[in-house]
Amino acid sequence: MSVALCTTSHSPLIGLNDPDPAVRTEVDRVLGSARDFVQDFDPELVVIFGPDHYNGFLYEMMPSFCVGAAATSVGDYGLPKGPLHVDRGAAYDITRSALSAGVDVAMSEDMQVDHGFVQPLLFLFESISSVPVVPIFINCVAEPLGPAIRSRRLGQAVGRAIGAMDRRVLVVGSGGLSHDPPVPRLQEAPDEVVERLIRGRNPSPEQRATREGRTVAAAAEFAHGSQAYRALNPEWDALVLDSLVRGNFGTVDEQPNEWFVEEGGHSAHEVRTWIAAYAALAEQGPYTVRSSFYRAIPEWFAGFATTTASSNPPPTSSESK
Ligand SMILES: O=C(O)/C=C/c1cccc(O)c1O
Ligand SMILES: [Fe+2]
Repeated sequence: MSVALCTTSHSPLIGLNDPDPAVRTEVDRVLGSARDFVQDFDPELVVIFGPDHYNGFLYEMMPSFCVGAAATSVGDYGLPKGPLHVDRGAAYDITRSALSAGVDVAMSEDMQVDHGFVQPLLFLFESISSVPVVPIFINCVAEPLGPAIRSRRLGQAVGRAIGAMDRRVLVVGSGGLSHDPPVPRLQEAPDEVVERLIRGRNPSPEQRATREGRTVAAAAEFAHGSQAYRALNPEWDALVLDSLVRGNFGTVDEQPNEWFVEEGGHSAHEVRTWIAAYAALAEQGPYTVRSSFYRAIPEWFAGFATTTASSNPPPTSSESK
């Protein structure tokens, strides 16, 4: 068993509302280094914790967590559509491990995923089907949400399952950090949006284009200083990054849900995917963060961060004496 980690923000605005070319080049370089790190590690399985944005998980049936035993990308924001290469046996092993640890995960034999899963796969691999994966959905938008510490418990249970596998496993966390793009909220939405949040699976191409066009326009306004959206919060992002890379989970995941929203905006709950990924790595023992990047990028509506880490090698016999 050997475990490595990559956590990264995602943003469907990448390529659709880019910042200054120097910033884009910098992020491309960081993601290129993360890809090199992953290539060196050569994972045999990728366990990816990701959110959804009312594409695959709607209020018709909203679990807190769901393990995919088969999964398909919906192809939002022009991203590739089609099946992921899911390792079904590993998905069942992980589900059993989580359930016996008392973490009530749902499971799906037909999971639909959006940019929250697809983008990190494309950052790190040739295509969405290049590597065997187990996608694990964490609800980060559809209120009411459970406490953030449940994501740590999920990550620990997943960590135990992958620790028992005789394979090189990469864990990925996708989302965050501070950001508040215009993802609708059921309690505040007009009737037609409520209907979409409950039963709006598989929109027509026109419906999808309208919705995505609105987000691109909103990101352009935000980047030009519109006060209609909550500001990014680099100080909070630094605190979250520092806590997770040091393994001080409680500083973040023992906070009330309101704290995430007040400090980082509604979509800051996406750091739950990072909590789960770091908890899965921490379950293997001490780890070392290999790289950490952060930049607030309003054009992408994101406090954008990427980290890589891996378990420390076991001490040699002379070191352990
Ligand atoms: O359009 C959506 O549903 C979400 C867009 C978005 C924008 C910026 C950062 C993110 O994490 C997003 O999911
Ligand atoms: Fe997101």
